[in-house]
Amino acid sequence: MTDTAPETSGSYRAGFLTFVGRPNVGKSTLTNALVGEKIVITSPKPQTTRRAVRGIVHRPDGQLVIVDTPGLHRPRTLLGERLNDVVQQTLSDVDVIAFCVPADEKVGPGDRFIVEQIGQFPRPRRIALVTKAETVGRDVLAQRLLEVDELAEWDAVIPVSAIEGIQLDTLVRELIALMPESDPLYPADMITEESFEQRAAELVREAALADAREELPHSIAVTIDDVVLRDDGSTREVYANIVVERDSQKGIIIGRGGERLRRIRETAQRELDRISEGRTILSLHVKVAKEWQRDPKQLGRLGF
Ligand SMILES: Nc1nc2c(ncn2[C@@H]2O[C@H](COP(=O)(O)OP(=O)(O)OP(=O)(O)O)[C@@H](O)[C@H]2O)c(=O)[nH]1
Repeated sequence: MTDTAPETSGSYRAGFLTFVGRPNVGKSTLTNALVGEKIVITSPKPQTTRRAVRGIVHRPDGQLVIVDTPGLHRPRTLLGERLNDVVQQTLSDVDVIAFCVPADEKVGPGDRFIVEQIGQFPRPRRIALVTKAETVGRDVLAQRLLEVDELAEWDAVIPVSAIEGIQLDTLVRELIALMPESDPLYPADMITEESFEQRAAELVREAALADAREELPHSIAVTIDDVVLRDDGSTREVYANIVVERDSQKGIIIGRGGERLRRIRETAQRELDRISEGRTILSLHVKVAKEWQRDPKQLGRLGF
């Protein structure tokens, strides 16, 4: 043996994983809880997630790269089709698929549809998670675990709560154990591949969604025109657009006397301050891009 022999990585494991499940089962919340910072926006309104965002979880013995997918559903618009393409691509690439079912809802046809879909990708290992575990009693949880167990062959079935932080360490341990032996895939201080601009746009979209009425969520996109660093070297001015599909929606977003827009701005500003090192000053502008979800050119411009 010589002094220059490379240190063996021992049992260090690293790989990619994705959470799948019906809309609103808590996939994004779980991603953020595991990464320890808001990487993916969440919302009580279904189908909030639009892009494959990576969050990276670091442990001494391994690394998990989480790819957040938009969810499997039958496409009704061009946006829907593009989102499904992202999902298909993701599912064939990852090392582990973690299928999620919420503890507070019975397993149903929507879950079976997704299990069938992931069955078409034989390469990844598969585990099942019962999310929002803290919302039900022991009996219901046990029942749910049984229902999930019967759906397919899983490497593990684990109840978790992202909000209460229940079983998250167990989950990370199980996931790392399923990953291939590998050197780290990302530097130790990196928790996402998203740029500041991308994260800023998502935080504005989250704030707008939180305040939107039922008919609006799918019509909202956010773009960033510019981020300007002031001479003080620490204050950033962020110029963002909230893009909607119709003039009437523009009115809704702005609200009476600009009140709703002001609220959106304040909420997004608070979140931006949390992810920035210095101060940020957010300017919001509302724009109409007619029927952007069906228009290939507009979709391209909005980054889909
Ligand atoms: N009580 C409870 N609620 C949770 C938990 N995890 C997520 N939620 C809530 O469930 C809702 C949906 O969470 P998301 O993380 O956005 O769900 P998602 O599966 O990513 O949703 P899509 O983006 O629509 O696919 C939000 O209101 C969360 O606060 C949990 O552990 N406990």
